[in-house]
Amino acid sequence: MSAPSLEAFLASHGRAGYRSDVLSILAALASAALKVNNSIRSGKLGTAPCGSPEIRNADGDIQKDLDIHADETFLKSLHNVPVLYVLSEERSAPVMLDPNGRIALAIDPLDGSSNIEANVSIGTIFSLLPATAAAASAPPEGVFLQPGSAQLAAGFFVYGPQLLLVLTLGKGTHIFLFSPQLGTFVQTHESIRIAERTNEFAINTSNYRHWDEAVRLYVDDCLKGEDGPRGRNFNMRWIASLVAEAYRVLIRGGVFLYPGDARAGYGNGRLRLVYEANPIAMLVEQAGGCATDTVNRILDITPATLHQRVPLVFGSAREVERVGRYHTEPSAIAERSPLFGNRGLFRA
Ligand SMILES: O=P(O)(O)OC[C@H]1O[C@](O)(COP(=O)(O)O)[C@@H](O)[C@@H]1O
Ligand SMILES: [Mg+2]
Ligand SMILES: [Mg+2]
Repeated sequence: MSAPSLEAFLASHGRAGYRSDVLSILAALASAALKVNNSIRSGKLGTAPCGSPEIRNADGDIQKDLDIHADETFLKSLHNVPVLYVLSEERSAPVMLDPNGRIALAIDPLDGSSNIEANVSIGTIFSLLPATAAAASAPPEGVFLQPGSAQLAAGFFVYGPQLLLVLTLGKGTHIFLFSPQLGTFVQTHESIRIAERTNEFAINTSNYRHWDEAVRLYVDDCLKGEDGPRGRNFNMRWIASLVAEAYRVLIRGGVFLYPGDARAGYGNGRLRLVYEANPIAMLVEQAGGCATDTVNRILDITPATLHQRVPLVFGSAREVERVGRYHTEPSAIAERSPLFGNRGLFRA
């Protein structure tokens, strides 16, 4: 039997009562992603900051042409689908689309902006939340300030060597590849599982001096390899593109960390809860992994503001739990010294 197309998959999956709405929204997102992918491939956009370097988004990041183009392309694609509000990284306030819509969409239209000119994989991350009928007359913030556990669906597109969609509707995490021959996305992986044990970690080590002690000790122990308390060697990756890192973790395991640090404005790291951490956390959990803010489950956090940042650790379940123990068992860490380098608590 040939692999199902995205449309066929959507027609038979998803939460009852929302299925046809989700199907039409995802079809619209897929067609917008194809347009953004074509713009990237044509090479005309994105190598320069948009206009002047002074143009920044709600979170203070410089907006590039491709950030704006992706934002506008996704927004335009949603005009005939049942989306009540859209919250975009590139806009400070949500935009109302269909007052009768029952779904709210949070989106990072272009993730990994710093990689555009380097021709490294970038992507689009999205989260679908249920919106009650009353939400249309209430302030738009409310619908986005639900914990990530309320998400109906979450996913991301990767604009890389392949155009991919990674998607969950709440039962497993599935991967679809765009087929130029068929003109649609075709399923390549069903209910992918993240490897439980990992020898690979991803963190921007240029921030080492800004991290708290728990994060430093965790990374130190990985770096000590087979001579250290972990008793085995670790590999390291940092692409600076969340979609590319998440895809790698889903495919071959590993752990990703963007913790809070001491730099001004980075107390909660760099990644945004509503349209980055929540969708990635749902995808990771649906693939058998874990996602935390170093200690607490991401999907349990109730956002306080639309663009709030959150420390993010996700990946192989045992490794994410281990990162948590470095934070919650400081007495064990305090007892450490070179003499205790191979103590049992952290070994494995
Ligand atoms: O440049 P840093 O500090 O390593 O941060 C990289 C992180 O920032 C991001 O680019 C933030 O996303 P945006 O590009 O959407 O702002 C992530 O994709 C990536 O994980
Ligand atoms: Mg992003
Ligand atoms: Mg972005």
